[in-house]
Amino acid sequence: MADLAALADKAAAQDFTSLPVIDMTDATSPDLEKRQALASQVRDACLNVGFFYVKNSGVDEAVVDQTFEISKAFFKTSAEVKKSIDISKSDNFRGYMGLLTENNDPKNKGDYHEAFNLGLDPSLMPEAMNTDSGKLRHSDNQWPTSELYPAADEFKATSLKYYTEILNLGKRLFPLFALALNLPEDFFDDKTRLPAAIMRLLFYPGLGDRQVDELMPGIGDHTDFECFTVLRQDDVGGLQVRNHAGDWVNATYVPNAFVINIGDQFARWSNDIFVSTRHRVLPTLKRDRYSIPFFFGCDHDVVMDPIPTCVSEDRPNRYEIMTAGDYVHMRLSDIYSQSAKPEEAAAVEVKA
Ligand SMILES: O=C(O)CCC(=O)C(=O)O
Ligand SMILES: [Fe+2]
Repeated sequence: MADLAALADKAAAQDFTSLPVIDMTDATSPDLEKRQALASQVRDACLNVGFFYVKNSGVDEAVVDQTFEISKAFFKTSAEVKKSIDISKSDNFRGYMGLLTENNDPKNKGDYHEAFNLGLDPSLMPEAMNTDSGKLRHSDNQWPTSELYPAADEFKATSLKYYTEILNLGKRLFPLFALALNLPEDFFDDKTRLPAAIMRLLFYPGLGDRQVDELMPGIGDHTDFECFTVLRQDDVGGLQVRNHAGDWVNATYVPNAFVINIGDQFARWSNDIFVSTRHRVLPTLKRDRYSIPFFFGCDHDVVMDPIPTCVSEDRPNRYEIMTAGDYVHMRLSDIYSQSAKPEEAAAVEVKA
């Protein structure tokens, strides 16, 4: 069995200059040895880099293509449609966020992207609604109406198809994370029953004739909040990952692959055996860029007592114990409380 603490210490002392690519074909193999071999690649990636690509993930590529199409169409639509589902109308972080309203790195003026956020939809799992005792809730999403937006039905149906595909990919990944942490493969099953996953459609407008403003990156330097993120990006590029030395490593476009990265919930829960790595999107995108992050957290009410294989006398627990939902709620509240209101964002001076 891998000595996780020793491997984590070794990982902290070395660095990475590229992101591993992992073929997931064996994730569903009936052969445990094959699944374990795959999990050991996942372990290397999660301890050393915190980021990896997955190929042959089993996700339906037609759904991915359709989702980029509905995303492009949505962000081209009128301000009236976007305003009708503005995030300020939600008490649960759902809906549309305009350009420069979000700011992941407070030293910047704002993040140069637009976003649409959705969570587990009542139509997918009605029994999940109103089950929460903590701060983060399962709730309705905000969808545009067909009166305002003729493509509304397709927008919702396709978004939810993508949500379901990635939820299922997440469920294929959790057993690998479990094996990577020397746990039984089903360790996370009863902790991921009512998926606490948030998905975002992101649009980063290309520079066009604008000048580059370093204080308006696509998305500022940050770590993610949940267990892990499953990101699909188009071929424009601009996503970068920071290594220990502080150098930025390009997370270039790999066709048909997802970028997976560990978030802070998993780093805390694993007592820093898994690393949550900083990343950003550059301010210099020539063309419009679209991406779709999906943040997979465990159930809101799971108490993040440190994972048993990740603590020992020599490596005592490093973090305050909270429920998974309260932790993510704290981080989301923090970021959205720093968000600009649409009129404030509109007043930010953009270099011509
Ligand atoms: O769009 C991307 O490539 C990265 C997005 C991201 O880091 C995030 O939404 O947390
Ligand atoms: Fe991120």
